[in-house]
Amino acid sequence: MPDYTHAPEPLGVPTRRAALRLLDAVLRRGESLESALPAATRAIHGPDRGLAHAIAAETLRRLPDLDAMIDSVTKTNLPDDAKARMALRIALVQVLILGTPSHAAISTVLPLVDGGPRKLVHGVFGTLFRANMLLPEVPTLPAPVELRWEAAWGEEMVDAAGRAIAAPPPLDLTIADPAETEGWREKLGGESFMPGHLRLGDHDSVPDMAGFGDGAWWVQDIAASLPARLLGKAPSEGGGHVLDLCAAPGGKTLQLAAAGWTVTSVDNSQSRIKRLRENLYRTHLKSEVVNADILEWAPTEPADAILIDAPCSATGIFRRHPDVLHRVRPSIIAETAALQARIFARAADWVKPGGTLVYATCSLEPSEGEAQLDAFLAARSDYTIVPVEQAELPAGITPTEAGTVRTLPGMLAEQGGCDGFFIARLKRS
Ligand SMILES: C[S@@+](CC[C@H](N)C(=O)[O-])C[C@H]1O[C@@H](n2cnc3c(N)ncnc32)[C@H](O)[C@@H]1O
Repeated sequence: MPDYTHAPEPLGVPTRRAALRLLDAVLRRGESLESALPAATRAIHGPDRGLAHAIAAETLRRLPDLDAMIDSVTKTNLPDDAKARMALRIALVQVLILGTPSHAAISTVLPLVDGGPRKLVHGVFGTLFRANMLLPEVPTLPAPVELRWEAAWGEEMVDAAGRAIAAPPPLDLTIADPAETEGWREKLGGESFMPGHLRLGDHDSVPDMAGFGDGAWWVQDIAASLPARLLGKAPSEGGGHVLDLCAAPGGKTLQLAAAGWTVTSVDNSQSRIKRLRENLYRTHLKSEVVNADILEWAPTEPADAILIDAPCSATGIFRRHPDVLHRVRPSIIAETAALQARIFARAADWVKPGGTLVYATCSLEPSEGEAQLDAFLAARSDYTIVPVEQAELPAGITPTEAGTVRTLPGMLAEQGGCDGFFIARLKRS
């Protein structure tokens, strides 16, 4: 391989700098990839933004294996946050996953270690390239995640999670009118697991797809669509008022409104509320939107039903947001679990007697799901579980013995998997 250590700066370096900034934001500052994106990619445009994001996301999917590869040929391990290690991760992931030619991958990362060990980076990359090193077929999870999930769910789940992180997941759509599912399947292709659901493999950019502009469907993982499905259609007599708590950007609000409920959607994030309003506008669906903190706000009267899609560590959506595997630490899980308990307890007083409460989190941590429910039921004798029936779920996802839903990475694996969710449906006496 030619020596690129003294070559002039090639095109494409700003994109790799942006990828480095994204990785720094996630790994050093604990930011999410999504929130770091605007600042990190300010200097680049169009497809380069997409490439910077892809480089960072793929690096995060494969981080433990990339590091093992680097460590296998260095005499002493490079520090975790050394620029040299970051540059090597970025170069290697491009060659091994994104199909970038090796000369482009190495020449565009060397300027990232300016004033640092360029020769070392070049040497390590060259050694690995000549050895024809490959990444394992099943990616390795970061050790703390592997330990945590193995303790909670066992080895099989860890293996399935590794397989699930190898590539971004397929695209799931929720169809506003479930009766039109077959019609949309004929137009868009794909596979439907239940009325109102469509899963697509290869697809055009979402806004360019038929039906998006008219609001005939929205993007939502099959597991994420289950909490609102468990409330069913609004009762025909007198409609039915549902509070969608923690509602933005509105996937579940749209489902509830489409099912005939009178919806009040509450969320404390202004930017996410803006997206919720855009989604309502596009789909021609209605909800009363409230931008407020649920820990301070209260409804004027109790509701027939409440859906709490509680803020959580979001480890269940690691396939689309691989950053959670690296930045979600036990202290963050404990913090979000404490917030969930407060929201759960407060909202429980807002359900009419005989009304229904659905509690959900997109987390693979029992402390944000099963343990949260146990503590709630121990404190609230006025609530009991309304067991979920198999007929309410797609084949491949079965209710737990307790009558709740726990989706795990191994479920629907042959068809492209699903997000990790915990869902409980309760009735107030
Ligand atoms: C899991 S997300 C909701 C996703 C949404 N239900 C959907 O289907 O599109 C959790 C939401 O909780 C909101 N949130 C967090 N703490 C809150 C609080 N104290 N009061 C109101 N909303 C809160 C966040 O802004 C975030 O939008």
